[in-house]
Order: sequence, then structure tokens, then C-alpha cells
Amino acid sequence: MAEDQRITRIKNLVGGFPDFPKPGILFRDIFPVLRNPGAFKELINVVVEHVQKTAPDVEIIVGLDSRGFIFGPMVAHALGIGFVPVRKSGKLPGETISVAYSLEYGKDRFEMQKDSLKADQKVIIIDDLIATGGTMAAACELVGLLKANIVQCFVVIELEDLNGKSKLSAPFKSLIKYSNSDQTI
Ligand SMILES: O=P(O)(O)OC[C@H]1O[C@H](OP(=O)(O)OP(=O)(O)O)[C@H](O)[C@@H]1O
Ligand SMILES: Nc1ncnc2[nH]cnc12
Repeated sequence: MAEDQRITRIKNLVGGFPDFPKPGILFRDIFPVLRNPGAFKELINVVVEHVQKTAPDVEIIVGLDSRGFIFGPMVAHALGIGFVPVRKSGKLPGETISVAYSLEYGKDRFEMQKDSLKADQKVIIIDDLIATGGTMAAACELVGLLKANIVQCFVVIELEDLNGKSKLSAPFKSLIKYSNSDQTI
């Protein structure tokens, strides 16, 4: 099946929930895709093929707590490279670096272990979704503090109207885009 058709099939399974977790937020739910074994497999295959095509020399995948932990390790495993987590605060042992950030419906704090990346290591940061871009920008800041080289920020879903990618200086790619004119559910 062509990539576009596979992406449409996946998009049709993503859920839409108005006013969750707060009034005014339209929550895009990736979990129905994972419930469907064929679509889940297709999604991972599309992501892996995309990375092989656009960043064949990537050395390590960084995934974001928590929905980025669904995709990051699977992609790393398929590519035969390692995985490093960015976690919400207080969850990682040892020496850590930390940064505060805001997202579409709140504020939080991210951390990484100081020894988790090497200087100049080629990194792709993976998450399920970008909305305002606060989360991905915070992850980029942490990876930058460790002096690694961000070759790409990748998300499955982009909420285009919130223009999160404008907060990023690294190359950015999303598979599925939503704008306000898309159907709610
Ligand atoms: O672009 P932004 O406005 O920053 O929002 C995007 C982030 O919001 C969600 O994470 P959330 O913090 O809800 O955590 P979860 O993955 O644990 O559900 C989502 O998984 C992204 O990481
Ligand atoms: N609208 C949204 N849907 C799902 N996850 C989100 N994270 C931030 N905004 C979101």
C-alpha cells in the first residue's frame, strides 16, 4: 500500500474528544490505532521507513514521557539502535538535568540523565503528538545541553493550527496533520 493510503487509514482511527482534559481542548487520541494490530504495525513500519530514508545515520532515539515511550523504543529496536528517555521530574535516578515547560493544557518539568547521550551523537526525538510545541522544545533544550546533535524531531500527529514547529530549530517531521477544519471525531 502507498504511504499516503497507509497514513489515511491510520488517521481515520485516531479518536477526537472535545473538552478533554480541560474545556476548549480537542484531545486527539492515538490509542485506537494501537488497538488495531494491522494499523499499529503499519504505523511503526511507516515511521521506520521514514527514518531510514531521511536520517539513515541516526545513532540513538530519544522518546518523551509517556506517549513517546510507545513509539520510540519500537523504532529504535527496528533500526538496531539504542533508546533514551526524557522523563517527567523525579523519575530518573543518578545525576540529571532538568527544564520546566508549558504544554497545551498545563505545565510540567522534564529530566534526562546526564550520561544518557554523548556529545555529537546523532539523535532523533520522537513523540506521539505536537500541539503548542512546548514539550518538544523542552526536549530539544535538554538534548542540546548534553551537546548531542538533533537530526530530526518526529511526531505521529501535528495539530497544525497551534504551530508548535515554530518553536523548534531542528528539522521537523509529522505523519498526520490536523487543523481546526478537520472533523472532531
Ligand atoms: O506540544 P505541546 O502543547 O507541548 O503538547 C504535546 C505533548 O502533550 C502530550 O503529553 P502529556 O504531557 O499530556 O503527557 P502523556 O504523554 O503522559 O499523556 C503529548 O504526548 C505531547 O508530549
Ligand atoms: N489536543 C491534544 N490531544 C492529545 N494530546 C495532546 N497534548 C497536547 N495537546 C493535545
